[in-house]
Order: sequence, then C-alpha cells, then structure tokens
Amino acid sequence: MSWWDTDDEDEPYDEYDETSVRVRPNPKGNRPRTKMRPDHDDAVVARVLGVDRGRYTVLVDENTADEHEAIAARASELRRQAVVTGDRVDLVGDASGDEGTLARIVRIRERSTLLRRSADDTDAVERVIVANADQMLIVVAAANPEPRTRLVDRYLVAAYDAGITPLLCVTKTDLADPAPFLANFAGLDLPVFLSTTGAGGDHADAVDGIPLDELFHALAGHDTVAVGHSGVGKSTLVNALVPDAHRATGHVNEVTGRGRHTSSSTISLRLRTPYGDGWIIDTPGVRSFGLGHVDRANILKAFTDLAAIAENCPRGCTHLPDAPDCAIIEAVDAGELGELGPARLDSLQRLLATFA
Ligand SMILES: Nc1nc2c(ncn2[C@@H]2O[C@H](COP(=O)(O)OP(=O)(O)OP(=O)(O)O)[C@@H](O)[C@H]2O)c(=O)[nH]1
Ligand SMILES: [Zn+2]
Repeated sequence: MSWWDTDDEDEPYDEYDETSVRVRPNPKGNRPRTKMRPDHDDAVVARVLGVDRGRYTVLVDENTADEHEAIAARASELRRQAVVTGDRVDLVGDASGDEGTLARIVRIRERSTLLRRSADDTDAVERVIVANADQMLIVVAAANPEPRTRLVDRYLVAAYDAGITPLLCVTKTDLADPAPFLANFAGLDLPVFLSTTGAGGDHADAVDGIPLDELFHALAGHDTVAVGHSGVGKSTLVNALVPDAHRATGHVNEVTGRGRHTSSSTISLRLRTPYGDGWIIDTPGVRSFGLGHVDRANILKAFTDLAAIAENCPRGCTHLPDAPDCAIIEAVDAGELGELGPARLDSLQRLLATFA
C-alpha cells in the first residue's frame, strides 16, 4: 500500500543510495570481533559524507588542521552491513585522500540514531537512510505541491521512532497562507519556520524571506536530516543555508539550457553559522516512507506528558478514540492537560493511527 494520495509511481529502491539490506537496530552487532579478525588498532575515525555506487566519501580528522576528505570502500568483513551517510566509521589503509587512493571501512561505530523506512507499511524489511542525525527538518510547501497532513505525520512518526527531534519548515508562503495546515500540528512541540523566496524562486537575491537566522539558531550544533517531497523547495532552502552546497534545484538554467536535474543522493553538508557549525544531511525526494518497522511505543514516548499518564491505561490500550478506559482520554476530558490537551491527544491519535 502506498501512502501517497497522488499518482506518483512507486520508485524502486535501487534509485537511491541506500543500501538495501536488512539491518537490525543492534549497535553491538556492528562490531563483530573474532580471533580470526585483525584488530585494526591503527584505524582512524571518519564521518561518512555520502555514498555513490559502493564508494564512500568520508571526512577524516574532522575539526582539525588536517581535516580532509577521502574515498573509501567497505571491507569484506563488514559483509552486507549497510554503511550510510552520517555513519562514523573506522578506516584503515590509505586515508590521505590523495588522488587514486582508497581507504577501507572496517567498522561502523555505535550509532546514536538510525532513520529507517520500509518499502510499505506491511513490510518489516527496513532500509537505513541516515545514521546519527539528532534532528529532522521536515520541508513542506504551503502550496505547489499542496501540503498534506498525512505526509508530515509520517515523517513525524519516523522521527519519533528513531528518537530524532522534528522541526517543520513551510516554504512558498508567498503562494498560500500556511495557518490552516499548521493548525493540525498545534498539539505538538514542533518548532515551525516559515519561508519564502517569493515568486523569484531560487534566485540568489530572493532569499530575504528565508528565516536564515532562526534556522541557524535551531541547526547549529546539530546533525539535521532534511526531508521533503520533490518540488517543495528543499534544495533552494539547503542552498541558502549552505551556500557552497550547489544542490540541484528544479529551476531550469537559462544559460546552459540544462533541464531539471533533481538531487539524487543523500549527502552531508557542513553548516557554518554565527552560532556554531552543524551538519545538514540532505536526502533525495523520498517518495515512499513505509513505517512497517515502527514501534508504537516509541511514538507515545515522544509525548512525555501523555506517556506518563498512559501508565494508568488498561494493558494493551491503543489510546485511540474507541479505546475503553484510556487514561489519556480521560485526563484530557477532565481538562487535566489544559487548553492544548485535546489537540495533543488528537495529534497522538493521528500518529498512532498512521500505521495502525
Ligand atoms: N513561489 C515560490 N517558489 C519557490 C519557493 N522556494 C522554491 N521555489 C521554487 O520551487 C521549485 C522547486 O524548488 P527546489 O528547491 O528545486 O525543490 P526541491 O524540494 O529541492 O525539489 P527537488 O529538487 O525536485 O528535490 C523551484 O522552481 C523553485 O524556484 C518559494 O518560497 N516560493
Ligand atoms: Zn490509553
């Protein structure tokens, strides 16, 4: 089942740089060590910036005078284990980054978070998109394409499930008032940024309406994965945040005559802000975001106040509108959660129902 109500065809996974293998969220399992295996005590740590056809662009000696990029391959001892953008890995071999050199990734370091998706909601086989992101910037347009609550709900569920803090950026606010759409999220602790480049689109002189300072504040010191449907203006936004990113935008270049070429691979970009550095991990327009792997308990956990109340729910309570004796519903009805209580409960129920 596809969750899009548009006629987008389902794209096969191999169009993306995600590694299509089953990955269990078992960080300990990332470090196989047997007596047969060399210890690689000489390994250096690197950050995976991007993946392209089995070659990994990695950043070595991060934040030192020697910081440089290198190209690496995955060592056979990692077998089919997925190495993804954002991973911290141990490298051996020539990590100098000199022309023609190739280092070897021998270990994946323990991941703090893992953003995953499955082919569809009934498929438990999951694919890893990004490792170690602590924030998710959900980009949605106020219009063209029309914003969809269900779509944002699904991003939220994926973020909450992974333990990643979501932020929402609404673009193209010159085309429509985003308020009615945003009302759907009033019950969430979701920072919202409103952005417009005006009708001028992605021209460099049209960034006045992009709330760069607010975004810099929110993004400094974080590894933020940016997600959004193709055409929402995510590349325009990323290019404004990271001026040397050169993410391909949907704007046809009149000089070269080259047509629309959309960003096609997940890549980490270093963000420099007056408030400190950070990382933006830009993902290609992900069309399907199955939630077959999601654990409902993780969704409830994201609503700390409601999760505490749920301790008093009957065993196996779904917390959905028809749940008998649900402690959360009763607390909200009794006004215990204040004015925003009903909106909060509604958001929780909508997210739980997303993959019920
Ligand atoms: N009116 C208006 N148009 C915008 C705005 N931001 C971006 N656009 C236009 O929307 C189109 C899509 O922008 P992109 O930045 O390429 O969108 P994207 O989300 O990266 O899409 P893909 O490249 O397909 O992944 C371009 O023609 C932009 O010029 C905005 O704030 N207002
Ligand atoms: Zn309940």
